[in-house]
Amino acid sequence: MGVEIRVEGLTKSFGSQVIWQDVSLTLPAGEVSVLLGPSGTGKSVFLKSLVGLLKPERGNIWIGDRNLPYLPEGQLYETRKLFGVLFQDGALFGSMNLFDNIAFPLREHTKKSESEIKRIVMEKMEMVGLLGAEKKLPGEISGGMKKRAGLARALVLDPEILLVDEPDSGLDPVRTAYLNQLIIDLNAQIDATFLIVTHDINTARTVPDNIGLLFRRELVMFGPREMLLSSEEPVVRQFLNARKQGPIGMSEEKDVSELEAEAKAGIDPGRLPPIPPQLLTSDGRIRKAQSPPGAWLRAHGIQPPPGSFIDELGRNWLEEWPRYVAAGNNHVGAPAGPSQSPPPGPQFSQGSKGGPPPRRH
Ligand SMILES: Nc1ncnc2c1ncn2[C@@H]1O[C@H](COP(=O)(O)OP(=O)(O)OP(=O)(O)O)[C@@H](O)[C@H]1O
Repeated sequence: MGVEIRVEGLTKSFGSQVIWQDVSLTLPAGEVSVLLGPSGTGKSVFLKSLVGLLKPERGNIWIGDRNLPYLPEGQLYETRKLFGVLFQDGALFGSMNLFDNIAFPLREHTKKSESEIKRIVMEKMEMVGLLGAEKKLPGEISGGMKKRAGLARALVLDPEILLVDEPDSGLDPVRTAYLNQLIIDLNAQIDATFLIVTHDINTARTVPDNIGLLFRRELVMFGPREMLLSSEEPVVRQFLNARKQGPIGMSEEKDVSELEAEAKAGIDPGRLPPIPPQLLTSDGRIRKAQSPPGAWLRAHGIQPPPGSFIDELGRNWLEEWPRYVAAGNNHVGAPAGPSQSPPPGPQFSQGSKGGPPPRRH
């Protein structure tokens, strides 16, 4: 069941260029988190820092009792084995066929026999729907297949943490939707802690348990998906609404005069669209890590910002969810029977407009 990653006060610069500073967040064990942000805000740098490929100037990255930036080389090498990483282009070796590409980490980092390697590689290729493509070279397959091959390779060492850098890059919306579904299915299957870096809003709105947003060298907000999707914070609303109006400009951020002009003209980023249901696994399995909206905040004693969790119909998911569960409806879409009648107030049903995502209690 994955591991929790606790990031505290992390700061990264290249020379005099501060990429981000004082970033603190906790990636809950076994859950899927998405890190969003305009281009160039340092999402990939964050991902590389998490896995120890880049060294932050300040701060901690706790994985259990190991603080990654301060580990001696040998322990860092061992700790990295907890991670699987899918890089943007799949990072496949062009001269190796898919089987050898996927087998590479096993041959490099383990002493497993070739027959054992074959069993594992075929199992992972089946998980990502690539059986039959073992002999193909990366240059002979589509972008979507490259991503899936990269994913299979990221899985061969059975990672506790899976980092995915821009799964949507170079893919059309249909292929992106398939890949998102595959990521959800894998999360339900292997229970690892997932972090996806992307600027695809649709991915952020439908896939994760948690969302974070990087902007102006800071982590503006990190928390349960519903909290960000109902946030009143201008930069969050602008980004998730894909609007021109708001603090984010052509070159990442607008200057004060532009913002003042917008404020004078009464331009507002507008209300966010309804919160869509979260993706279920394709065979209807429950995502094991899922908890009620807000449970993680409560467990960590964090007060959500005012307005969070209230959808566009005025329903507050934090207040209604416990009553809904108490009435016996422990999963969305199953309200039934007089003793299990849904509570007064908001009615949640899977797929209903603005309803909460399907979650397990
Ligand atoms: N190794 C490096 N040396 C110096 N600068 C770097 C290095 N890696 C990244 N940067 C700089 O860090 C900044 C953030 O880059 P990064 O690729 O993390 O952004 P991003 O948010 O992932 O962008 P995008 O969404 O466009 O992929 C950029 O200005 C980039 O030029």
